[in-house]
Amino acid sequence: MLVRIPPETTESRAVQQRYGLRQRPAPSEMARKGATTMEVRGDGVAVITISNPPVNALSFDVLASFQRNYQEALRRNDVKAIVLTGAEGRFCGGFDINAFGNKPKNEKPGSLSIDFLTDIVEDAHKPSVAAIDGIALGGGLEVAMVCHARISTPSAQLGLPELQLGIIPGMGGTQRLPRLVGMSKALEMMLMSKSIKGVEAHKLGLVDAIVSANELVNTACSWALEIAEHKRPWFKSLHRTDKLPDLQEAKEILKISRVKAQKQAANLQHPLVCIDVIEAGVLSGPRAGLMKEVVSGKMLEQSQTSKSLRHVFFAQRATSKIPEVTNLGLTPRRILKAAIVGGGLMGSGIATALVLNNMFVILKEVNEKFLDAGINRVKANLQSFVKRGRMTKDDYEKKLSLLSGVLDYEQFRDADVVIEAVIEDILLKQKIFSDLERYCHSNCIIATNTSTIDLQLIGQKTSCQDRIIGAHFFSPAHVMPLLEIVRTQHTSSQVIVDLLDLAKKIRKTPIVVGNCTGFAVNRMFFPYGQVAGLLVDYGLDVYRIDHVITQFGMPMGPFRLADLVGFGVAVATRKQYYQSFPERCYKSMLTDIMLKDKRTGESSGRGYYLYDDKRKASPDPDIQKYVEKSRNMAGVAKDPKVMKLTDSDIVEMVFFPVVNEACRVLDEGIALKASDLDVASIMGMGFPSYRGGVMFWADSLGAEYVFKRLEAWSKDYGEFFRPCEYLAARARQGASLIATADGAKSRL
Ligand SMILES: C[C@H](O)CC(=O)SCCNC(=O)CCNC(=O)[C@H](O)C(C)(C)COP(=O)(O)OP(=O)(O)OC[C@H]1O[C@@H](n2cnc3c(N)ncnc32)[C@H](O)[C@@H]1OP(=O)(O)O
Repeated sequence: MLVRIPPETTESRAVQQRYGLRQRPAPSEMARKGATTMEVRGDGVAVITISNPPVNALSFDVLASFQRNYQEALRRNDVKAIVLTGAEGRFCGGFDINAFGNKPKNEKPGSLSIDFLTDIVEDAHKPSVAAIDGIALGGGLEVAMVCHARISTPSAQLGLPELQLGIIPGMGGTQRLPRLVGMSKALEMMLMSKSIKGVEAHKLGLVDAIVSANELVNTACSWALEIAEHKRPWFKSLHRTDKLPDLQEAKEILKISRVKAQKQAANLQHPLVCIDVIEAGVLSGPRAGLMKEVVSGKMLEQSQTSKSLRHVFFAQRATSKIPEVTNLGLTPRRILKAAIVGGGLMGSGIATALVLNNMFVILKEVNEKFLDAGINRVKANLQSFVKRGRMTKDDYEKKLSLLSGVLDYEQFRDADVVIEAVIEDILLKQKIFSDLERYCHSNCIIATNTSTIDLQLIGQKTSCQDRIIGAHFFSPAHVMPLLEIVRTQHTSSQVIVDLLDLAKKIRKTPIVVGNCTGFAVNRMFFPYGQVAGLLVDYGLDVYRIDHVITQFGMPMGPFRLADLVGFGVAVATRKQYYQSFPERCYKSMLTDIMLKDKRTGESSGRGYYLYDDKRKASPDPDIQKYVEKSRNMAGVAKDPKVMKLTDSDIVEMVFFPVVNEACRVLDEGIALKASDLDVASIMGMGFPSYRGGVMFWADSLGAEYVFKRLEAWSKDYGEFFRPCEYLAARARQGASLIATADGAKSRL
C-alpha cells in the first residue's frame, strides 16, 4: 500500500483560520508555553508548582523551567527538601501532546529521562515529594514516581495512558510503575490505559498518603522534611524490587500479556513494544530498561499509528467547538428532565443513556403493552451492567427510579427536552411535533432521533423551528459513544449549546452537522454497504470481503454488519438514499433476494451467515445461489480483475467510496470540518481509531492517489465510483483533504 503523509500546509492552515475552524495555535506554538514557579518556605521546603492551563501539560517551556527551578533548589542552602505540585488543583496531564514531533533534533537520547530525572532528581541529596490533586497522567505520574514519596487527594486520577496515543510511557514510567504497584497491575494500567483513583493508588502503594486538597501541600512539605531528617524512608522507585515477582513468574506474566495484547489489537505494535521494554528492565536491570524505553519511545513517536491516535485525541476535543455558536458566550441551560416519545429499541436505549447519567426521564408510548415493553427494555439494558459487575443492585434501583412511563403528554409540561424516537414516518412525526408544541413549555428543546428524514419537514407544522434539532443516537444508544446533532438554518445557537452540554453529561462525543438525507454518518455509511454488494456481483466472495475488512481493523465486515442491523432496516434506509442520490447508487439485489427467502439477518438466525442459538455466526455455502441470482439480475459477469484483487485493493475499493462521500459531505457544508468526519467514522462506523478516521487515513495515502483509483474504477464499474469535485480539486492542487476549499457552501 502506498503511504504518503502530506504535512498540513500553510495554505490549509490559512484557509481554516479564515473559516474560523482553527482555534488552536500550530503545534510548535502550543508546545512552548507554561512554566513552573518556585517558592521557598520558611521551613526550608521549596515548592515547585507546574502552571500550564488547562491541564498543566509538560511543554518544553515547563520542562526547561522545571529543570532550572530544580537545580536552584538543589544548590540553595536554605532548601532542605522539595515538593512538586500543580496549579489550580491539577497536578499534571502529562507531556504536551502538541509537542510530539517537535522535539529538538539534536537532543541526546535519555537526557531528560535518565540524565535529569534519574541521575539528578531521583539521586539528589535532597528528597522530593509529589503533592497530587486532580490528575497525574502520563508524564505527570512519571515525574511523581521519580519523587521519593507521593501524597494524593482521594479522588485524584493517576495513570499512564500513553498507549492510547500510540506510544509507550516515557520518563521511566515503564520501569517505575511495575516496581511500585507490581507487574500485573502495572501491565493492566499501561496496556488498558486505565487510570486509578487516589484511594486505590494508596492501597497499591503508588501513593504514600491520602489527604484532603486543603492539607495537600502542607502534608507533602512535612513528609519531605521528615524524609530529609530520616524519620521516613527515602525510597528510590527505580531501585525497589519488593513488588517485582521472581524471574520465572515475571516471564509467565509477560507471556500472557503478549497473547492478550495481540488478541485485542492484532494490528498494533506498540503494546508489544511496551511489554518488551518492561521485560528488558526485569531481565537486564532498570537502567537498561530506561535506555530501551528511550529508544523505543522515539521510534514509536514517528509511527503512523501514533500520528493517527494523536490526531484523534485533538479531533475528539474539537467536535464541540462550533464557530459562531460556542464562541458566543452562551451558557448551557440546565436539563434535568427529559421526555422520550417512543419506547422501541432506540427510545429505550436513549432513556437508558439518560438515566445512567442521573436524569429524570418520562417515556411515552401509545398503549400499556408497548409501554411495558419499552420499560422492560430499559430494565434489561440496566441489568446488563449489573451482570457485568459494572453496577450494584442498589444503583440499578436508583437509576430505574428516575424513569416513569406515560401514555399521554400531561407530564411533558415541565420537560426541558423531548426526544422523539418513533418509526421513520413523516406524517406521524409531524403530528407528534405539533402535539409537543402544544404541551411543552415555550423553552423546551424539541429533538428528533430520525436518522434520515429532513428536519424541516418534521417541524413543518410548528412555529417553533428555532427549538427543533436532531439528536441522532446510534444503536445501542446506551453503548455507542457518538451523538450526531443535526441543526437546520432555524435552530438557535442556544439550543445547540444546550445539546452539546447534554452530550457531555451523558458522556457522548457530539458532532454538529447540517440537515440532509442521512446527515453525515449515514451518508458515509451508505457507500460502504453498496460497494460490498457491487464487489460480490463482480465475483468476490462475501466472506473474503468480511475477512479482509475485519483484518483492516473494522469490528466486522459489511455483510456481518448487515446481518446485525437486519435487512428490513437496511432496505428501508437504502430507499431514502436511492431517492436522494440516484446518480451514484449501486443497486445490488442480493439483500432483496434473501429477504424473499425469509433470510432477514441475525435476528432470524439466517442472513449472510447462519447463527446458532448462541448467536455465533458461520458462513453458509448456500449463499452462492443468491449471489448468482443477484449477478444475473444486475446483468454483470464475474470480472477477472476483481477476482484478482489483493487484500489492500479490497480495502481501498471498499473505503475510497466512503472517503468520496465524506468529501461531498464536507464540501456541501453538512460537516464543519474533516476531523469531525474522522471522529464520526470511528465512533459511528467503527473505523479503526489507530488509522485516524477516514479522512486522515485517506490523507495518509494522498488525495491524488485516492482520486486516481476512484477514477479508474468509475471507468470500469460505473458512476458509483466517480470521484467528486472536491476530491478532484484536492488531487489537482496536491492539497490534503482536510483543507476546506475556497467557496465551500455551508449549511451550518
Ligand atoms: C513522556 C510521557 O510518557 C508522554 C506523555 O505524557 S503523553 C501524555 C499523556 N497524557 C495523557 O494522555 C492525558 C491526556 N488528557 C486527558 O486524558 C484529558 O485531557 C484529561 C483527563 C487530562 C482532562 O480531561 P478534561 O477535563 O475532560 O479536559 P479535556 O477537554 O480532555 O482537555 C482540556 C484541554 O487540555 C488539552 N490537553 C489535555 N491533555 C493534554 C496534554 N497532555 N497535552 C496537551 N494538551 C492537553 C486538551 O486538548 C484540551 O484542549 P482544548 O481545550 O484546546 O480542547
